[in-house]
Amino acid sequence: MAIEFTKYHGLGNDFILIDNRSSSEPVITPAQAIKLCDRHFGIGADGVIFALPGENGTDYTMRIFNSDGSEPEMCGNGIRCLGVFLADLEGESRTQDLYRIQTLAGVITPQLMADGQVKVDMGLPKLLAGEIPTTLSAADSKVINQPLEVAGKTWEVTCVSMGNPHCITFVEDVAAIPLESIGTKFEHHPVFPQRTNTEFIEIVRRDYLKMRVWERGAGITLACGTGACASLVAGVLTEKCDRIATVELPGGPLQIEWSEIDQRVYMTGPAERVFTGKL
Ligand SMILES: N[C@H](CCC[C@H](N)C(=O)O)C(=O)O
Repeated sequence: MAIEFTKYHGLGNDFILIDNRSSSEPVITPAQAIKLCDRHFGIGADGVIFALPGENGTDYTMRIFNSDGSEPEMCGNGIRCLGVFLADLEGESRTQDLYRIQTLAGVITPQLMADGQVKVDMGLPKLLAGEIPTTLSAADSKVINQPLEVAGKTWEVTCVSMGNPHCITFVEDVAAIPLESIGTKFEHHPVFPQRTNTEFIEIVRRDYLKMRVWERGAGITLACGTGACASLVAGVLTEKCDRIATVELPGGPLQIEWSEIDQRVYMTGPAERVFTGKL
């Protein structure tokens, strides 16, 4: 059976999107996703995202396979791409700009803005060690500026979950971090039973952060939406940044806010369609 796909990216974090509205199970297996994400023998992507029928009153359900075949709970750049993909699929029959999407991290709502960007309510960050999950601190305590030994160095890390786990560390110069060699050591560190995404943050100003990321199940990517949200939250927890800031990623900027009113995190950024193909 020929399967159509459309390639999208959010600041260079790129995905194969599949219209999976006809069944409740992904039409591509994790093993097939690994092959399709390969940048030489396949289409090339950081992951595969499925638009499935909604559940519990949501419009649609999103599932995602990382390029290593693992299934994360959420994906920030990916859900912006899904929002644009759904609008493209619905075409003339589209009646809404805001979609309620069921994910493994709860209901997440991307909203298509008039300027073409997508604003997403990313929900409440989870701050307790048991929720990240990590064994770095007691399960019912926060993980703020904790020492972590990686690659022969002691790093100060702050952990935040956006449904998926993030380990954030603040550095003087993100460009100097040897991401290729140490990223995987953070990802597979024994204190992270579900592995972790790792963000290295340089505070340029209290409302401007520079970020590089090693993603769980994907390695170095040009952007990470959940990571940018987690990093802003970590910056506030460590009193290094404001609650509204621009996070500059190698692929471009995201606007992030950790609302003082409802404690939810809001992310605004682009999502671009690249091409459609057939498997
Ligand atoms: N690799 C991530 C999922 C994708 C997250 C990232 N692409 C984003 O934009 O949030 C994980 O396993 O948690």
